[in-house]
Amino acid sequence: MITSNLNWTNLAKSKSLMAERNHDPKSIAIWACGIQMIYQSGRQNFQVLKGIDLQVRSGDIQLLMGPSGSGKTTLLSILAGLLTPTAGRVMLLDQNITQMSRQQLAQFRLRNIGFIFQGFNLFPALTAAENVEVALNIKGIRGRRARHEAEIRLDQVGLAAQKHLRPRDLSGGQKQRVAIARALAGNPKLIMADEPTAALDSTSGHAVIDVLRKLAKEDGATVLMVTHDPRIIDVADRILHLEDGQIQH
Ligand SMILES: Nc1ncnc2c1ncn2[C@@H]1O[C@H](COP(=O)(O)OP(=O)(O)OP(=O)(O)O)[C@@H](O)[C@H]1O
Repeated sequence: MITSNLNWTNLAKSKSLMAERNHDPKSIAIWACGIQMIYQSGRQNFQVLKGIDLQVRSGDIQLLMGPSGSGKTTLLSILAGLLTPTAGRVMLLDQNITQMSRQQLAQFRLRNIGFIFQGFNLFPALTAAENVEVALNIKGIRGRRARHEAEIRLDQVGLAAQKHLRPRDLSGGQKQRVAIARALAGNPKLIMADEPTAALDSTSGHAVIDVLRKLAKEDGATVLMVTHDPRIIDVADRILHLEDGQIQH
């Protein structure tokens, strides 16, 4: 595991690491340069991000860690195209999202990014399978195809037997896994997760971590995750430490 932010020169030198992980050194899924974010509160400006440069390689699990208030969620939201930075540029899958129109960006997110945020946001009246199907419907996958894929996704997160249950009949960990199954719907290349294991017990937390690991290592998805969870460190390829809006070297 590499715990510094990206040092591409050193990485390129490390041929054994490349061979071991079978990475194409040129394949960068997330690239950001000079990201600044200033929030305005009344007449006061508050600079949360102070010029962030980062790269995430395809198929990596990269963590964003740092103290509360250091800007992790703000940075993740910018990298996911949910928030426009005050300055800087973000490229996702070789496309400059900073230049996209609102509509183009919405389409891009829908096609390419799976979001896992805290709080699940499941529809209470729908079963686990239907919650996943709705996400597929929004992506243009309907009917039998959607039902079939929803089953596959729930199976992938170990919830095949719970597919007919509604959120109120699921544990916190199971609900989070339904949220992950929904995020996987349509096979997004990028997974952005904000504290996906927060408030989960040990078993559920490990199950969620295992799903994320398989996604990256077996399906080639790129996972960028804000977390305080030390259990996730074991499966991470890189850890970026943010402090006071800057990357710590
Ligand atoms: N919309 C907003 N308007 C003004 N200030 C904001 C806004 N969103 C976040 N902030 C402030 O920006 C700073 C960074 O917030 P952010 O949520 O990105 O930090 P974080 O590292 O994710 O924190 P935590 O670990 O507690 O979730 C905080 O001081 C927060 O109060």
